[in-house]
Amino acid sequence: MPSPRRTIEGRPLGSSGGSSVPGSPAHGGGGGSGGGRFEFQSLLNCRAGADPACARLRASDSPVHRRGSFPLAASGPAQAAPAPPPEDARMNLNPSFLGIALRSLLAIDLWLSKKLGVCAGESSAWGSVRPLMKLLEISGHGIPWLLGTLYCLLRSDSWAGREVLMNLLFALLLDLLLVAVIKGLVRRRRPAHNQKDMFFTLSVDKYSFPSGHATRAALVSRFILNHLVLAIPLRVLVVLWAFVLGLSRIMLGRHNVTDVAFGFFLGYMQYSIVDYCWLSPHNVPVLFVLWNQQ
Ligand SMILES: CC(C)=CCC/C(C)=C/CC/C(C)=C/COP(=O)(O)O
Repeated sequence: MPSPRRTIEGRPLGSSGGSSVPGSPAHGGGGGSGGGRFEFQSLLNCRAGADPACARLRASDSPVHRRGSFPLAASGPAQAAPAPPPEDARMNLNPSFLGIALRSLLAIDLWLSKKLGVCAGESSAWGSVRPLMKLLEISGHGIPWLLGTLYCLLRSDSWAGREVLMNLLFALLLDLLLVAVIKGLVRRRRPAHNQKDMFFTLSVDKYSFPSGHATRAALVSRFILNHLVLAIPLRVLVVLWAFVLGLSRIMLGRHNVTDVAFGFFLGYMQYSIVDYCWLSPHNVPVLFVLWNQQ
């Protein structure tokens, strides 16, 4: 009779079930429905050294394994019942509330992202609107924004305009840097249903967290709303563009929902950094003096 402490979702920890496969939610591969249950079962069925995928899961994903040993998973049915673990080890067998909450969020994220990925391929439910989504993708790409800002900066004939454009350039470069660093650190794979047909990417862009398009959309739209005098309908359009661009990343299957949500948050915060470090002839005169000498 297994102890209730040693069961998750009513299953004894040593019982058999599905195995962990690449592309499953346990591997961040966009598996979809029932992700949380799948991950737990994968954890339970991992035996020491049996499967490298399981080993990775144990090392990185399981709060249980991260903190200590998992004696039940290694013991076979032929062995005698193990001695009760010491008190602190017994506590380690219980996944923390935070661990369960994060896993549940991850499972919902993967499930929802797959459901919303309706333009992920030509044969998808909304495959016919894929060209429109790709047009949106270009509208938030780093290259047109960088080149466009540089061009306007060189053509600008007012100091006020140059100051704003110089700061927009700084904001875009800061965004590229921060997104590249976080993508490189987190290394979350893009959803399995994503088609690898993106226009001009950097090496870190094989990772999906956070969405660079979402950070740029939030950053640029906040920048525009704060530094351009626009009529209300245009202001609404700017916010709509940012929102639809973020949504299109999920519909195209490029990102999970959390990649875009965090991207919006990061882009919003990046604007605060840019605003705080605002470049002007007062705090970085050298930039503007150099310009004056040209
Ligand atoms: C100056 C310089 C290094 C320019 C690089 C611009 C560039 C290639 C940006 C990448 C933009 C991009 C494809 C981001 C990925 O966006 P996600 O929304 O898919 O994360």
